[in-house]
Amino acid sequence: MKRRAAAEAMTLVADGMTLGLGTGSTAAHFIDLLGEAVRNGLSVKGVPTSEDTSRRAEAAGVELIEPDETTVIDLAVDGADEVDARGDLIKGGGGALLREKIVAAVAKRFVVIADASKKVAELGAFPLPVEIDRFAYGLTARRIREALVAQGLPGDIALRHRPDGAAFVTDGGNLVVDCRARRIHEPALLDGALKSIPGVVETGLFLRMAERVIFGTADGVEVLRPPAR
Ligand SMILES: O=C[C@H](O)[C@H](O)[C@H](O)COP(=O)(O)O
Repeated sequence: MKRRAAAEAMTLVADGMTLGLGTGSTAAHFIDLLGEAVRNGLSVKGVPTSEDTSRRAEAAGVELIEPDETTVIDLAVDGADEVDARGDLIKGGGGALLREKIVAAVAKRFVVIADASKKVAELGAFPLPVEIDRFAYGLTARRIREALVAQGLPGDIALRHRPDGAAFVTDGGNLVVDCRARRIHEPALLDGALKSIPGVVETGLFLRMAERVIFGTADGVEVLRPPAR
């Protein structure tokens, strides 16, 4: 299903484009397919959203550039952890949310690829990642908890750890707090409240950003075009 979604996104790619390359297992399919196309003569440049993606794209033979080497990203393609009916997303399960959001926000078109299991009626069952600065992270985490509770959400948060028990550190050197909000009724309100806390670098709420979401299903693809708001 992930591969099908990635293959459909490939139909949006044209020669000469600069592409934002997302992170995660679904984006990896897109990078692999892009590599195949490059080997068959397609000429594109990629802006990777993580070190993992950079390594994968390099191995696939995709030419990479630094974000500051371009002023235009024609199309960014990335996965998601949850997608609601409006095309709003939770991202950051792999910890790449900050770079992903920077690239998606700059791109002329931001297209999300996902398997159908990522569809939800309301965001929040997937713990919301919030990237925070390391300085005084305990104090920042306390304020994140307070912000959740103030919105009637459970203040159930956890600092993300790696499997070996060490704190998870993003490519940018920050920490990640995962918020088990369960049901986020007002994503924009929550996003604003979290971002107003000094120490919060970015949230995994990608709101009104996706131009379309391509879901890979058991027998094809479904495309969600977010309604105008
Ligand atoms: O930080 C990671 C990214 O936001 C991923 O795009 C997201 O977690 C979805 O990953 P996957 O395609 O592996 O489910």
